[in-house]
Amino acid sequence: MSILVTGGAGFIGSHTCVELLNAGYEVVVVDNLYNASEKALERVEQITGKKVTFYEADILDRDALNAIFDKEQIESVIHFAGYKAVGESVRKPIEYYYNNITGTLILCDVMRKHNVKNIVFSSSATVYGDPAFIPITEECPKGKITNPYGQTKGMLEQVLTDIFVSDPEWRVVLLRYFNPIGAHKSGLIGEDPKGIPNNLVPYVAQVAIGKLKCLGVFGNDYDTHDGTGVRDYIHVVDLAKGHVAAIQKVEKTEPGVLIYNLGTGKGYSVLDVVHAFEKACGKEIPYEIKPRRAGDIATCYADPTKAKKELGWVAEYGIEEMCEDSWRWQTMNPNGYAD
Ligand SMILES: NC(=O)c1ccc[n+]([C@@H]2O[C@H](COP(=O)([O-])OP(=O)(O)OC[C@H]3O[C@@H](n4cnc5c(N)ncnc54)[C@H](O)[C@@H]3O)[C@@H](O)[C@H]2O)c1
Ligand SMILES: O=c1ccn([C@@H]2O[C@H](COP(=O)(O)OP(=O)(O)O[C@H]3O[C@H](CO)[C@@H](O)[C@H](O)[C@H]3O)[C@@H](O)[C@H]2O)c(=O)[nH]1
Repeated sequence: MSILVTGGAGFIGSHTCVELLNAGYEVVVVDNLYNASEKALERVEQITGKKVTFYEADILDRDALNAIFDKEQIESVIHFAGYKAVGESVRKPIEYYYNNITGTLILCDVMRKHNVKNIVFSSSATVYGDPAFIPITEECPKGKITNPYGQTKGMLEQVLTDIFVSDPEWRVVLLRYFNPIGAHKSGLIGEDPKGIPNNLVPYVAQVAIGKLKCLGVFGNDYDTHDGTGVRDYIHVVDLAKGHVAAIQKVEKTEPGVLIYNLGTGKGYSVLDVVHAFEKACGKEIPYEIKPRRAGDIATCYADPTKAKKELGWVAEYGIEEMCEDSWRWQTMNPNGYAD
């Protein structure tokens, strides 16, 4: 039996494939390579010495999905495939709702048809909006979401919950990620953003390597220890291991909907991250203070106690290793997978 990983050639997906293979699972990947390269999967095989079965296919393509489920013995699905750029989603709501929502509905319909009823879904801390309390537990009420990308996460959590209500044989795990950064220790796989990065650490890494001149820090007047935004950065390898823990949970739990925060429980400001990255790369990162970015909040970090208690999972890596590993990936692959 195999685990089907949608979006498995992407940033978090490729790292999760490594950890699944290391844990002894057979892995089948479906990815349309919209935001990924097949090279990532070749490197997953290089790291693990194991094979990945890859289908270049779109989750919107029902016939392609049916053929894959007919052919492969799928036990559970880890569903990463989707669009994820917050700013772009404001400009392209139709594309975002169509790809993320319709894609997931087609996937779930094909799963149902093939009697595959275990799904681990990539959700996000964004569903908490401006959180009602910090650190954020899973009981924290969902908040006001300010962009279509985030809306798709909130809606899909509801869709998957409703699917379980309609058919109590489903096992649904909603994983709410905080801010994944870092890369595999080998430097062979990592985050490969298209164009100018939207996220902090890929931007800082490109400043450090000289591709970009100066980091814009979005606001220094937040109510935080240095005025810049505080987030819970989590090493992508820790996040990937959280998915293996979720799959192991699915194998032994009763049907139902389980929700877990995947974060470290520690908050770092933008300037904390800049300084940690400077230490990792041995260079100064020039930055200037810019106005606040629309939709940003001051502080967001997890209480990861539930994942520890129920999944036996805790994040192991600290901010130093996250920055060192991001930097190794950046220096070994200055142009990402295009090198
Ligand atoms: N990176 C983050 O900060 C973050 C935070 C919270 C949640 N997430 C969620 O985690 C998941 C993975 O994120 P990531 O950072 O690895 O992003 P990514 O873009 O690297 O990975 C997504 C993958 O899905 C593929 N894809 C997109 N639409 C598809 C479709 N219709 N059919 C088949 N494949 C498709 C892309 O080619 C890509 O490989 C996403 O759902 C994202 O929204 C990411
Ligand atoms: O050039 C930049 C980019 C970011 N920031 C700041 O850095 C922090 C982190 O920003 P970013 O890396 O863009 O992450 P978030 O806005 O926290 O959102 C990420 O983390 C969420 C989960 O918490 C996911 O849902 C989103 O998809 C993902 O982009 C924030 O305070 C930003 O204002 C800057 O100052 N300058």
